[in-house]
This record gives sequence, C-alpha cells and structure tokens, in this order.
Amino acid sequence: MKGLTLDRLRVTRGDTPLVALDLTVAPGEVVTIMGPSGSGKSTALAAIIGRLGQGFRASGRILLDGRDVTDLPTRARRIGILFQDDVLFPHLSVGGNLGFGLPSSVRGPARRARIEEALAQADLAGFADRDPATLSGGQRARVALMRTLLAEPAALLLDEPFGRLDVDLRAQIRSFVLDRARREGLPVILVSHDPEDAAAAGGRIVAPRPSAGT
Ligand SMILES: Nc1ncnc2c1ncn2[C@@H]1O[C@H](COP(=O)(O)OP(=O)(O)OP(=O)(O)O)[C@@H](O)[C@H]1O
Repeated sequence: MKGLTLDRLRVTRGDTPLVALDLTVAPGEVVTIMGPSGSGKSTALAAIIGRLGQGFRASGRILLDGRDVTDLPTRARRIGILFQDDVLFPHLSVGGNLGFGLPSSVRGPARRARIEEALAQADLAGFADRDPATLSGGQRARVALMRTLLAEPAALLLDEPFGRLDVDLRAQIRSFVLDRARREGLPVILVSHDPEDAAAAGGRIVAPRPSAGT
C-alpha cells in the first residue's frame, strides 16, 4: 500500500504510555498530530524515524509504501524530518548546506544542477554562495526544507517547524512547505499544538494517543 502506515505503533516510558497511533497517511495527505506539551508528539516522530532515546520502548510496525522499515536504521527509512530549530550548518554556504541533503551518488555538475534547481524552486536563485547567517528566517526555513527534500524522502515529518516564525511569515512558509509536499505526493505528518497549523493543513487531526486530547 502506498503511503506511511503506523500499524499499532505504541511507545511507553517505564509504565507510562506515550504514543498509540494506528493510521495510514496517503501520498499527498497531511495528518496533524495535535496535543498539549508533553503529550508525546515528538516521541511519536522519534519512533517513526527510529531515534527514540534511552528508556523508551516501542512496538508495532512502520510501513512506507508497503516496505516494512521498522527495523531499519534512520537513514535507510527514507523519512525526511524538519524541526522547529532546524539550523543550517554555519560553516557551510547555502549551497553547501543543500549539498548535504543530496545522496553521495549525485556527483559533479549534476550536484551543482540539483542545488541550483532547489534554490530556484525555493525562490532563492543565486543564493548558493551566501553565508546562512545572512539569510532571513523565512529564507533559512526554505533552505532547510529543500535540504530535507533533496534527500528524496518517501515521507515527510514536520515537528512544529513554523513555531519560531512571526505570524505572516508563518502562514507563508507553512503553505510553501505543505504545497511542496503535496506536489511531490509525500505523505506528511505535521506535529503542532497550534489549531491554526492544523486548520491550514486541512487534513485529519489525531492525538498522540487517544487519551491525550487535541
Ligand atoms: N529524554 C527524556 N527523558 C525523560 N522523559 C522524557 C524524555 N523525553 C521526553 N520525555 C517525556 O515524555 C513525554 C512526552 O514528551 P514529548 O517531547 O514527546 O512531548 P510533546 O508532545 O512533543 O511536547 P512539546 O509540545 O512540549 O514538544 C513527556 O512527559 C516528557 O517529559
């Protein structure tokens, strides 16, 4: 089946249940996981990418386009994730940062071409040699997204990626990210505690576990 399936995904810490999710996110669909602080939203995403910290226990299966990725290491899962504090590497140019997302099999002129293409798509043509410190918050957010997409993920997770932006920019970046993901036909899970994000995503809204409320 196409899309991202969480098949009885459960995460506990000690005796505390944190995550209970059963859902399939179709290609191009956005599902929002909403809940108060500490309700397990980030834990759910950590489980999906295979980066749970010590003391957490997970069960269930994670399927991506029918592939069971549950036991694969993070990179091999091909799940892209964008965080609120997604910082660009300060010692690399904007182009260098984007190159970091590209598979190492893309070499030479093809590499440069892919980076230029990504910059153009993010309305940042000509920015390849810029120092990330000279970019605006919105420009940095777009570079971070393109870096994630250049890795050609089969699904995209968004962990409150718009949190730090001011209201106008927030709406603008949110639609840029969501439009882009829809156009690429990626299943998307958006984590947020902001009903406005959920409304803008326009899809299903779920809690990290049934009792965690929305
Ligand atoms: N490393 C850790 N050690 C101990 N407890 C942790 C750790 N990480 C998370 N927790 C606990 O697990 C629970 C879920 O945390 P999580 O970060 O998933 O919540 P969240 O819904 O993403 O919160 P927020 O909206 O504040 O980011 C919380 O009770 C938190 O205190």
